Amino acid sequence: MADPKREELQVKAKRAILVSVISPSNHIEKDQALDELKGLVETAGVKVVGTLVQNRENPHPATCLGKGKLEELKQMVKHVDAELIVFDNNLSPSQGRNIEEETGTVIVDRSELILDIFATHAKTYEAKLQVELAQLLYFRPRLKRLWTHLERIEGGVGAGRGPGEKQLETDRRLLDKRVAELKRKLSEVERRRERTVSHRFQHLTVSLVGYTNAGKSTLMNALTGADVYIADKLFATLDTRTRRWELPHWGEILLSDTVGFVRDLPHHLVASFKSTLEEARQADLLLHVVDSSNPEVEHHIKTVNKVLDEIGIDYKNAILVFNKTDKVEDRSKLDVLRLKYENAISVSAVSGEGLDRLSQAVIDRLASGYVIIEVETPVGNGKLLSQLEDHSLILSREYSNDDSRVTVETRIARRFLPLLKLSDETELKVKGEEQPVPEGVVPEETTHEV
Ligand SMILES: Nc1nc2c(ncn2[C@@H]2O[C@H](COP(=O)(O)OP(=O)(O)OP(=O)(O)O)[C@@H](O)[C@H]2O)c(=O)[nH]1
Ligand SMILES: [Mg+2]
Repeated sequence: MADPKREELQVKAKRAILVSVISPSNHIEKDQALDELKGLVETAGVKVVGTLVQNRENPHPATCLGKGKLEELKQMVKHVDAELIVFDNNLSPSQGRNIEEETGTVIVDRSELILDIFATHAKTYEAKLQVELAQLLYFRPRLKRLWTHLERIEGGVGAGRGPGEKQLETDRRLLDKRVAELKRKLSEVERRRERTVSHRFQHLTVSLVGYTNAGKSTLMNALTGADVYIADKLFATLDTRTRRWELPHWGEILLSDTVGFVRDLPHHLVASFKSTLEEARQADLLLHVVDSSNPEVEHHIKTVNKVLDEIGIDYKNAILVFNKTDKVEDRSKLDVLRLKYENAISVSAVSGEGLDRLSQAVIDRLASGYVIIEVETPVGNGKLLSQLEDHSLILSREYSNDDSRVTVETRIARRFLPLLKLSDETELKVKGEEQPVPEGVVPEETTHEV
């Protein structure tokens, strides 16, 4: 079988025209309509040689663009010698086929482009499996169009005849077999990961989520000193990375970085990336990172919330982090945002500004789930004592007269209580709830240390 994705996705270094059909009710400015798509295609290595935007209440059912604009596009293709047309819209299989026939040029829609970027950037075994699965599911109903591509590429062999139903049937069967195989492999990986995630459950975890290019990985590095891949490209990170984060005067928790979100994420990709976001689902707290210098910032916040909601992650308790404050040109815009999202924390992962406030906000939030306990146990109860060492903040330790028993007073996350290895000879008393530290009450050195 011809490998559809390989042929389809060779968009690199191609001369492309970008096209978008926007609805006036979407309130997208005409000159900003293609900004994000430009970012996406540049990430994919495409050269932009022309752009075309049409205002239309609804995309044309057969060709997305209206008749007149389609004609304009055909002229433009000839004029700028384009090899590729990239649509910001998602096209149905028949729309793609029709436009391709009309213009005689390869068409890539938004989903295909994102899939292409994901495919190039996927590093881990799991990310690769997920992307391949998403691609196959996306291309299955589009096989006919792919064959048309191939014929053109191969110099018109059999041109006009089409692939024939028999060929398509064979392709579909092969494709379905591969899909089943990928699904099986993925569920193996998932089972393995569930085990590692649950190994970690004794640590408090915080997860970074947010729109692609918001600065999640940069923030991760700034907070943990970890060496995570950063790039001024969309989708630099395609799988979850977890690092230790030492919260000042508090202790060690885990911080995990995740794949970025984007509007109209291909449907299949949302489904297959669900598992990559498992860490976010299990996290005690989410930090929703936002590029506050981006004019589309509010759209980005909404998109991320929507996707989180779709995959069943509660976004309402996330701490909103306005990143890149150093890059904001119009400070009054930032002020308006801050008024609107009054609990958001403003930071710059690059200059370090605000990181202390962010740590403090995280501590406050996590601390609201803490209790002070007193545990009295034989000194030989090593398992329990090392649990307390590792996962709580010990306030005092007192030994009995004969040194056979110890009483430990400690501050611990409430959710760890059921996990403690208490024996019959152990006594546990809950002494009080730990209250969040009100802002401004924190001593100077705490607020200024990162
Ligand atoms: N000026 C400025 N640039 C920043 C800041 N934080 C991140 N950046 C830049 O923004 C770009 C994207 O940063 P990343 O950390 O890769 O973004 P990300 O959210 O992890 O992106 P994906 O992994 O693609 O989802 C890089 O060029 C960073 O250097 C900041 O606070 N200020
Ligand atoms: Mg990243």
